[in-house]
Amino acid sequence: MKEIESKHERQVDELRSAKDSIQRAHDKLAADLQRTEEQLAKEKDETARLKATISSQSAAFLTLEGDHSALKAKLQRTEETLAARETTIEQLQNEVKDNKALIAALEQKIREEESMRRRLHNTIQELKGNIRVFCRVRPPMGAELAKGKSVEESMSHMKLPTGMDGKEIELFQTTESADGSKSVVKSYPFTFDNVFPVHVRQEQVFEEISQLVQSALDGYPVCIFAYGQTGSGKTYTMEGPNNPDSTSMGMIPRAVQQIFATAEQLKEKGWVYTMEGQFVEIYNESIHDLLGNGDLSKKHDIKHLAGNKTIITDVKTVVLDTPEKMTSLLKTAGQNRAVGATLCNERSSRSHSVFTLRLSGRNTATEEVSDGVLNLIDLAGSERLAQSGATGERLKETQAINKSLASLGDVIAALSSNKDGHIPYRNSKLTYLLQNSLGGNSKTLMFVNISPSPESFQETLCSLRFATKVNACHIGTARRVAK
Ligand SMILES: Nc1ncnc2c1ncn2[C@@H]1O[C@H](COP(=O)(O)OP(=O)(O)OP(=O)(O)O)[C@@H](O)[C@H]1O
Repeated sequence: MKEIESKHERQVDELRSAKDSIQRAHDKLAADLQRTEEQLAKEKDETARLKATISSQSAAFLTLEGDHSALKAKLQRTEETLAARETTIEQLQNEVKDNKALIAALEQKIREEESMRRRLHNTIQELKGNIRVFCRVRPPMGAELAKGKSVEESMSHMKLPTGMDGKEIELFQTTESADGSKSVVKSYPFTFDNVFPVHVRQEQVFEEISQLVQSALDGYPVCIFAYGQTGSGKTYTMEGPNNPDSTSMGMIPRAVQQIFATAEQLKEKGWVYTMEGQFVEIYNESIHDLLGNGDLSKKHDIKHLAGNKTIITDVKTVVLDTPEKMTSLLKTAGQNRAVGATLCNERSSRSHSVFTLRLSGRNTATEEVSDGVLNLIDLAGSERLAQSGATGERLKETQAINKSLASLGDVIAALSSNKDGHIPYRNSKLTYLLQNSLGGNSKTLMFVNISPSPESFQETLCSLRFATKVNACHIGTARRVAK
């Protein structure tokens, strides 16, 4: 029994041990199963995520494929456009080549026509005469306008043209009878190249002289004088009133403006210009630099160099490369003259002012060179000695003025009558200074400025007589300084 019991117990133990090992195997399998299930769940998630990625990427792929086709089409169009443009460029290059040839031919033609224009312009100027005289009457002002009378009534002692193209002026000498009525005793008719009545504007006067300014650019020496008694409008004509504006500015600033504008146009024709300005006054036969530092004691000499060039020693020369420089040059000259005026009463009336503009042109295409000079001269008041009642310093001034004005008349007369003989340039500083700008090689214009006042009758008569003498002169053919 005991043996059976022990056998049974062994069997129970064996069974228990078998059960435990089965239990352990079961537990292990259960744990493995759980891990496998977890792994499976993860794999499922990963599969789902990968599926989503694949679906979104295939959508992106489709879009990219669409874009690619669009770009391909665009590239093809661009290539076509490029090809078309290359054809156009080739055509344009051919056209440019043709146009360059055309431009070169036209430029050549322009140069030839410019030379022709210069020749024709000069012929016209010669036909008009190398000395011309324009008479200008200034409007009556202030007390000159008799009370209640019109401009015409205040100037009944003279007959003037009504329009721009008149050439005649007539002065009437009258006597007044006891009852106050006036009767004409004598009339004095004069004829000039142009007579400007009082209402003529600066711009209209300039139109008449602009051709001469052109001649200076073309290489000729040109002199434009303003002659007349004090207060007759010489400075107004040449420079304008004090602080002039674009309407009232005178011949000097207008000439410079025209020169700048024309020089600009001439660039197209191959011409490059440089301009230099000088401004001096001749007072009591001494030269003063109006662009200098106001030192009136400085001595200046006139020198004539080879090639018809005249220089004045130690005077300031301003390169005029902008119109503004011209404005400041006139301002400096005005200030220097004002300094002189305080030292010597009414200095500007008692001195000649000479503005000289040198115009050097070079044609880069033809290598032609032209050297023109434009002198604009505001002469001293031409009052007669007897009338002026001057004594002392004033008498000396008046004598100097009269001498130099008479010398100017003599030089012009000698140039006209005595072509190969002696010309008395040395008789005055003014004529000596202008030696190379007066004469066979030059063009001269004289403004005779007239006061409208009946009180100035005698002075007006003298001025018109002097101008008539000048107008009767014919100076030989001008030669352009061109190399
Ligand atoms: N055409 C004109 N229109 C309007 N005003 C003028 C004209 N001409 C001259 N005047 C005026 O007359 C006055 C005298 O002129 P201006 O000073 O030019 O004379 P002038 O002959 O130069 O005298 P001076 O010999 O003293 O220098 C000035 O006030 C000027 O502004």
